[in-house]
Amino acid sequence: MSDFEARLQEWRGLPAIGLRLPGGDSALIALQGAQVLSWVSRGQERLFVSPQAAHDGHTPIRGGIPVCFPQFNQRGPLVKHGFARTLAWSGQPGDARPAEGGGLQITLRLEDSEATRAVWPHAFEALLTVELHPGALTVRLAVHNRGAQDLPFTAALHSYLQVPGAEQIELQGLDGLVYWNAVAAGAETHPVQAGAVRFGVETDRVYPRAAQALRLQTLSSQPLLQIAQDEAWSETVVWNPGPELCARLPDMAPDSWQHMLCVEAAAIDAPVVLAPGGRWQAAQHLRAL
Ligand SMILES: O=P(O)(O)OC[C@H]1O[C@H](O)[C@H](O)[C@@H](O)[C@@H]1O
Repeated sequence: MSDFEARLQEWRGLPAIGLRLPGGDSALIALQGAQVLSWVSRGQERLFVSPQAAHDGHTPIRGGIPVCFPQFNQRGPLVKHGFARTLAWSGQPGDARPAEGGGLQITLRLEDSEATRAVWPHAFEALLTVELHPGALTVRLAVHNRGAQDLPFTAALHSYLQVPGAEQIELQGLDGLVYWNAVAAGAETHPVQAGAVRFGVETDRVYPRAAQALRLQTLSSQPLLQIAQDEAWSETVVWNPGPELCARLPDMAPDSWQHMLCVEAAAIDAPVVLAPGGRWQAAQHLRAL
């Protein structure tokens, strides 16, 4: 009998699928939004979920890995970050399959419905594949245009990484890149990143994808995570609300900003446009260090 396990679980009353490897690594994926809500590797939770996250089955869940699709943020007419994170995706534990290298993977699916066509007139299939490996997690979004017109979209895997203190960490690998500073408030809107990114105040930035993987570590150089993204994710968004914005977010605790950092694999500056029948896919790869 195998010790690989995929089973139906609950997360704060919502249906979710739990994956577990023989070595103990595990992941939990809510059907709402196909949102990964937990990734435990080497006995440690690697993702952040707010203690005040909504769990009513339709409000966005603050934490884990929200799938922003078919619109990132407010860059279009749809609800912020698109409808995918608020809808129920389909999938069941029996869909789990072995993945190369001793892993376990599962794919959840979202298709167009009357509700999606009412706000977005496209026939599509979106697939979210979660691959759990010893020490690593890969999350892949695939989109298929099943309609007769071009399908344009923007998207992101909005990963909330758990950190031991936002002011005690740094993100390496973005040095030298020109980024868009969304909270410039009088400062330069397109500065060049100098060295590692550090946190403590509201940080909301869009970087072009770095050629190499990013590395999250403590200021005393204790390694935490390696974060990589496929080329089709053309940007990386780095977000931490800092103390002031965090205090205004109803689904965060006042100190939540200390415990999380979003490093998001994104395709947002130029929309992806799929011709009829076209397919697109891209993954984010997280590795515990
Ligand atoms: O509060 P949400 O709708 O989940 O968005 C949370 C954040 O997502 C991204 O990181 C954006 O760059 C931020 O501007 C936004 O505040």
